[in-house]
Amino acid sequence: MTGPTAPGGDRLAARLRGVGVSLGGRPVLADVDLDVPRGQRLGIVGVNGAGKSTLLRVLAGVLHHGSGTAELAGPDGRLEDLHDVRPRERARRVAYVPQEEVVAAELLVGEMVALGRVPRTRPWARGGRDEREVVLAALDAVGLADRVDSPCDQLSGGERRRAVLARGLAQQCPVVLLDEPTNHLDVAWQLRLLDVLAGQAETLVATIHDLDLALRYFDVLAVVGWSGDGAPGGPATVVAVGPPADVLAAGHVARHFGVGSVQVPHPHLDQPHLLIHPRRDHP
Ligand SMILES: Nc1ncnc2c1ncn2[C@@H]1O[C@H](COP(=O)(O)OP(=O)(O)OP(=O)(O)O)[C@@H](O)[C@H]1O
Repeated sequence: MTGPTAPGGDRLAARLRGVGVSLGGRPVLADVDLDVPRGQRLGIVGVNGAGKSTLLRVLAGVLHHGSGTAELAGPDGRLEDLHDVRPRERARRVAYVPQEEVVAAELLVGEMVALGRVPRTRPWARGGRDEREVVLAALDAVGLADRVDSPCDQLSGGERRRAVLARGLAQQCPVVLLDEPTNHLDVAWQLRLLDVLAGQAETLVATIHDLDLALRYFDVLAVVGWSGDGAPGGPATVVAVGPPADVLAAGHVARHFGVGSVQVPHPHLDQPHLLIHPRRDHP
């Protein structure tokens, strides 16, 4: 780990090179290089406001970058410019679930999840048996199959989050981009959902704040932040990419997140954990 590009990336689901983004006239991201390895789980970490959601929106094609190139792999594995891919085709390749979303209260849960099928069905051919099966399977994966006929406004915050994630699963795309998928979820669902997502998406890219979960659930982590001492200043970029245990080494966590940390083995399970504590030089 050190460079901005993941190793061994000849089979890529997506690739960013020299990407810069300005929002509201202010440069937010600059010189972003990132490989999204096909078939892997890539976690994006960084402090509030670093630009993680912005990066995900560029990958999803919902935000136009101002400079650089953003490419997406086609069914034959060839990378092509993200914006040369027609939106309907892009929505068959990439499912994107934003961080917060206002769900139309008047929709039933099943109807909302079925919106994920729109890129895959012909106009006037919606609502068939196949669609219902996919919708029910997606809802089952997030533990909400019994709520398929409930109005969306009768779901709790965490249930609504799981339903929106089910819509992303129902899209059945090879690449799934999730902004803070564990937001609003209780601890059991945080663990279960990441397992479900890891099992269903060929390539998963997710932003996440919980560094302990990030350590355990992803194959590769990318840090969005600032180089040097890590202090915010100017546009952010991808400052590190690599195996989670390397990216979350104590020195990197201190620099990029301003906290102390230690990786310890779980006493009963074969997995590491990240313990976070205040930095001693930052009382
Ligand atoms: N529409 C906008 N107009 C202007 N600035 C924006 C806009 N949206 C986001 N920003 C700014 O862009 C920067 C990156 O925002 P972004 O939401 O990508 O960060 P983030 O890393 O996902 O943060 P968080 O962890 O808080 O979700 C922030 O400084 C934010 O204030």
